[in-house]
Amino acid sequence: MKISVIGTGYVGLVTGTCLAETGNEVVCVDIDENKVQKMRNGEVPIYEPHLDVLFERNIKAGRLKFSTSLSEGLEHGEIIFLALPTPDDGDGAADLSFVLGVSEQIGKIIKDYKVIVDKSTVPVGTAEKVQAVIAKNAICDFDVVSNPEFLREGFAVDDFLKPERIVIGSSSEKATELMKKLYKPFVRSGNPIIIMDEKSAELTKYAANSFLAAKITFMNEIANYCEKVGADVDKVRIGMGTDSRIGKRFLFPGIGYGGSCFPKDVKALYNSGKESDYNFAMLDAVIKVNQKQKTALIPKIKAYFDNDLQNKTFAIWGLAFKPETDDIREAPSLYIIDELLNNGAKIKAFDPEAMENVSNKYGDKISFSKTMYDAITNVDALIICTEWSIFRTPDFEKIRKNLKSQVIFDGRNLYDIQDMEKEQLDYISIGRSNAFKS
Ligand SMILES: NC(=O)c1ccc[n+]([C@@H]2O[C@H](COP(=O)([O-])OP(=O)(O)OC[C@H]3O[C@@H](n4cnc5c(N)ncnc54)[C@H](O)[C@@H]3O)[C@@H](O)[C@H]2O)c1
Ligand SMILES: O=c1ccn([C@@H]2O[C@H](COP(=O)(O)OP(=O)(O)O[C@H]3O[C@H](CO)[C@@H](O)[C@H](O)[C@H]3O)[C@@H](O)[C@H]2O)c(=O)[nH]1
Repeated sequence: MKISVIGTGYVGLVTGTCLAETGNEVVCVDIDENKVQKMRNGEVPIYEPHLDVLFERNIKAGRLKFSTSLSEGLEHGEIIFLALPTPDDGDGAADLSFVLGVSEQIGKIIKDYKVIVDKSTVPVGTAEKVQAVIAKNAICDFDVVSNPEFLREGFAVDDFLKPERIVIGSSSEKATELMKKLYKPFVRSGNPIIIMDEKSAELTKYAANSFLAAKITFMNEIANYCEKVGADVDKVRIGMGTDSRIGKRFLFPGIGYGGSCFPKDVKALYNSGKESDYNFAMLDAVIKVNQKQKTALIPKIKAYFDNDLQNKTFAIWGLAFKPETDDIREAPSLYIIDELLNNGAKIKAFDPEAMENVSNKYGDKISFSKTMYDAITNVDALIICTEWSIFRTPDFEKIRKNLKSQVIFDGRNLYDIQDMEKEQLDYISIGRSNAFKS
């Protein structure tokens, strides 16, 4: 089939590449000329494991092409995916200007039947809006379908190729049949393609993300309470998670959820509720608790250093909002960096993939190290913000020799308390009675 993808970010590029992998002819359109030039030169503009192999293979096979021209994309594809940004508009609502702006253009350009598929995360009722905006100018038939994306960064290729489910919101039989045909190769294991109306599909995405964000937030509150009463959240987590009704996943406490999705999506659903005169009281609490959780390590750091961080230097391991990505959108590390800088501290940071993005934001306000061990030379203490695998079994002797104060502040609970006692390091993490004083 001939497919076009408008917007070639984390979702658009993975969608385009994976659809080319199953034999479709794909044109990816992006407004960013630099990015398109890079991709034409064979360069993947983001870090996403396993994407490079598929990307290269499908470009070579001539099935994956890139363009800056929306007209070219619209002429090529029978199915047109919109994978455009829907960021926070500043007041917590989803900014639909990218989606509706491109839809307006689509109405003016298309000359024959197209299925316009909204893959961006959008509030209930957006498909109707897209339909109306295109219809204002369209001279041909078209259908609008809602097809929310559930991939996770870091696992995006795998999630796209082997989805647990595909949700399609459509009231057109013709469009539904085309979508089912397109996705058939991805559900051979028997996972379902779930067909529903557009509004329910749009809400499914927000409901799933908000539920997961709430699950994490609940555990963060349990962790904070554990610290008050001397319980160990990791033991509580395992005790709870073995109940199959609760499940083991997404129960890891830490310094809050970040990324390009949960923070903005929970806010957008809360905001949509308000517009319909519904108060999502629970989501309001999730947003507030998470905001505070991002800097949960700061009071612990201040307490350890008797409230004086002036001219102290901290190593930070991990900057990305989670491992296996270079994405720093709403990363807890950024909130911690801001707090440390505001308190007069200095920072030496290391991340396997996200240093360039952080450097673009902070310039020379913080320094970056080539390796995790370079980052700990001549610093007062170590802070861990992201659970990259390479941080899981470090050389503790090196850490002990380098840190001026023998302390690790761990926002991701990577190490066992007893091991840290053996290593004679003070270890301050989340939700564990752990302030072992060496
Ligand atoms: N990142 C994820 O893991 C993820 C997962 C599921 C759903 N989503 C949703 O998918 C949507 C896209 O997210 P993303 O993370 O891929 O965004 P992104 O910011 O990585 O990419 C968006 C791309 O769209 C391009 N763009 C902007 N305006 C354009 C225009 N007028 N024409 C063509 N291209 C244009 C940008 O240059 C950018 O390359 C959002 O609604 C997001 O909530 C994201
Ligand atoms: O037990 C956990 C699990 C996750 N997190 C944090 O939660 C955030 C989000 O993690 P994750 O869901 O793995 O990453 P995303 O790539 O943001 O994926 C989410 O957001 C996407 C965009 O909407 C959806 O498509 C995915 O299904 C959804 O998992 C990160 O900051 C994690 O550190 C925790 O703190 N504890």
